Amino acid sequence: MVPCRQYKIAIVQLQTSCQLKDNLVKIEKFIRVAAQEGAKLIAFPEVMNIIDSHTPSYSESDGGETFRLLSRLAKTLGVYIHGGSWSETIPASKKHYNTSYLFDDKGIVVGKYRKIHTFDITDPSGQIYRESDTVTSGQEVVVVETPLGKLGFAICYDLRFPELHRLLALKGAEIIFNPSDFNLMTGKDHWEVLLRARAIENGVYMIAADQYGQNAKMLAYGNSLVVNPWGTVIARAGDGEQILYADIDLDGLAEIRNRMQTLENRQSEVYRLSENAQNVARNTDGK
Ligand SMILES: NC(=O)CC(=O)C(=O)O
Repeated sequence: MVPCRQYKIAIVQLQTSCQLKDNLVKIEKFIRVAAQEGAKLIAFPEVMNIIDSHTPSYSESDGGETFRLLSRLAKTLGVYIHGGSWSETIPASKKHYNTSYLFDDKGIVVGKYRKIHTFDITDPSGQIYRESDTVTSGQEVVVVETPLGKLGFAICYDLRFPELHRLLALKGAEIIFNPSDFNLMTGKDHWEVLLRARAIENGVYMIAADQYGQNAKMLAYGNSLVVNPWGTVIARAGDGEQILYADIDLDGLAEIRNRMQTLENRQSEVYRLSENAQNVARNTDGK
């Protein structure tokens, strides 16, 4: 794909069930429609392929069924696809990660991110969530350079950690994905505020595809959003499953950054934010 500074993005809001096959059929339909409408990049929510209430009944390693479907469609339709997340299994260690994949327009994985902050909270109704019982935390901060801009990765609860987003911006991210299965109990008060804050603080687009409605885990908030680097919501989903479209303008982003200078005006003599040295080494090795 030739580099694009302005392009159309599609964000798919899903109500994923615990039936893998049904979900994959639906995902394929949404991708075909979005590509037909001219989207160059199509983004999905967290746990896009199956939602189970606790231990994943389906988890795949690289090259599994969901992976193959997205790779094939990205190549056939010539689009980038951000596979919001699914349960990734490491057969040797029996570990599970909550992992996002980015497929380029040739169907190759050009980005992979494992959710760092597991959702371990008690919500306002008293419901306890302990994602760390079944999911291992990722260890890498991931930004990839593509013809569609520099893309940074986060997943759902990661949104509450400004440090991660600042690191993504310092590593060059212009667009940050935050695929989610965001709880209605927290989302109604926090979702939009957090997304807009992360966008404003860092001068980035926030691309937030969310799950909608009752699923095996929780009542998901929906309200998938695209927020521009000024902090304005430029697209918002209504109720139910749907595709949202938004226009990305990387020249507009550069203009806002030139005026606001928040990344340059940090006082690194007074405070500093750094990645764990081991992880920096791993990233630069490209592993
Ligand atoms: N479900 C999540 O991981 C996050 C969430 O719902 C919240 O932070 O609130």
